Amino acid sequence: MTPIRYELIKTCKQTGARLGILHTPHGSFETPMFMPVGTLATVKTLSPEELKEMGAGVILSNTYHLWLRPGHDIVKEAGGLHSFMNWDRGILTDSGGFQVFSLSEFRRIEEEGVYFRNHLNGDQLFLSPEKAMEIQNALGSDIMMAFDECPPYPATYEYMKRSVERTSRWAERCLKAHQRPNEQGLFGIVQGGEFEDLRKQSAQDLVSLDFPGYAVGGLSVGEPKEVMNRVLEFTTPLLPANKPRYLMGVGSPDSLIDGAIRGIDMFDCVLPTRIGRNGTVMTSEGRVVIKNAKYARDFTPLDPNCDCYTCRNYTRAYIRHLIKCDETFGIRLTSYHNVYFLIKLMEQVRQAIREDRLGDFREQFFEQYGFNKP
Ligand SMILES: CNc1nc2c(CC[C@H]3O[C@@H](OC)[C@@H]4OC(C)(C)O[C@@H]43)c3nc(N)[nH]c(=O)c3cc2[nH]1
Repeated sequence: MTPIRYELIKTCKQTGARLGILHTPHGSFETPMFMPVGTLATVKTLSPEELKEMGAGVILSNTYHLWLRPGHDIVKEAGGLHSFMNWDRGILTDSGGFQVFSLSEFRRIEEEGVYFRNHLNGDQLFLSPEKAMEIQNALGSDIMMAFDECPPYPATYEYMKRSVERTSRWAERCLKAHQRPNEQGLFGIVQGGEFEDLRKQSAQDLVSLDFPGYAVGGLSVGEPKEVMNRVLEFTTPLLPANKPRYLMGVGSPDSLIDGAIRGIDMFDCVLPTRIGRNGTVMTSEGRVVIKNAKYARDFTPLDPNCDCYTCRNYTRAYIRHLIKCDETFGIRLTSYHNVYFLIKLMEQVRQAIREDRLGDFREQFFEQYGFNKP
């Protein structure tokens, strides 16, 4: 019995977006959902209580980072990641594939796995499907990701074809190395870049292995949004309707809406806490860069249409002052608002799906936020 089950509630008549429930060993959560990123076992500056009060259901953490620091053996001794970080809802861990390709300059990809340098001290490291599974089993995440190669963008057809075939072989090795399939779900990651036939090959390879869920990888790596949307249009239909679909590393408000419209159920991205740390916030009327002098005497909330803790209690002038003075409380307030904003955006998306009007919602949101016309 797989511990991860997707329940399709309804499909939006206007767009084809899906309203669903993701059932995990640590609770059930509505989709489409945004998953805050907690790479080093914390969603930067926010407490588990704050994440719960916002409505976060599943958060992300990462094999590569936790393997290096503090070491997956220490997390295992703590009883796993849930007890180590005091989070009793869902946890998804990425397999480390992406970080190996994004963090370390030197790396050599072989059939058995990837040789690379520890980005902290330069030591030689080796990560393989089996090692990635050993680490994720130790972390005890509810959802583990298969060890894959996220190819650079752009990549040649030949390179992409070889990479897809190796990623499919690695996925099979991950399944074989899975120690607790009844307690932890394992998602396959579809690759293939912008090549429709390679996406089809990757999807078919993975679907034949019958994973409890699937991720669309290899996107949000610098390609234009039109390319991402086109790839989704011909990739999500290849995935089983009764399994969850996770678009990795996405993203900005417009990409979340456009991904949901194309059948995606789960999203993650570091954006809300990353831009929050330099004082940039997402609001219903577009981005606000709070350090701008025009906010020095602006005693209104970050977002007039937001009811979050930050917007109910503090003004732009005060938050600008804190950010300018490098006061830690400042980035807590901006990070809180940004994560809240994306979680609430997905609530609005789910409501629009319930009422078969996600297309109308997209128009109104894009207009108000200032995204260029579709
Ligand atoms: C930003 N764009 C983007 N991110 C991607 C990821 C990584 C997703 C993980 O990396 C971090 O986002 C940078 C997040 O914080 C942690 C916790 C590290 O996990 C998240 C991917 N991961 C794998 N395994 N395979 C992929 O094809 C892939 C594609 C991506 N595109």
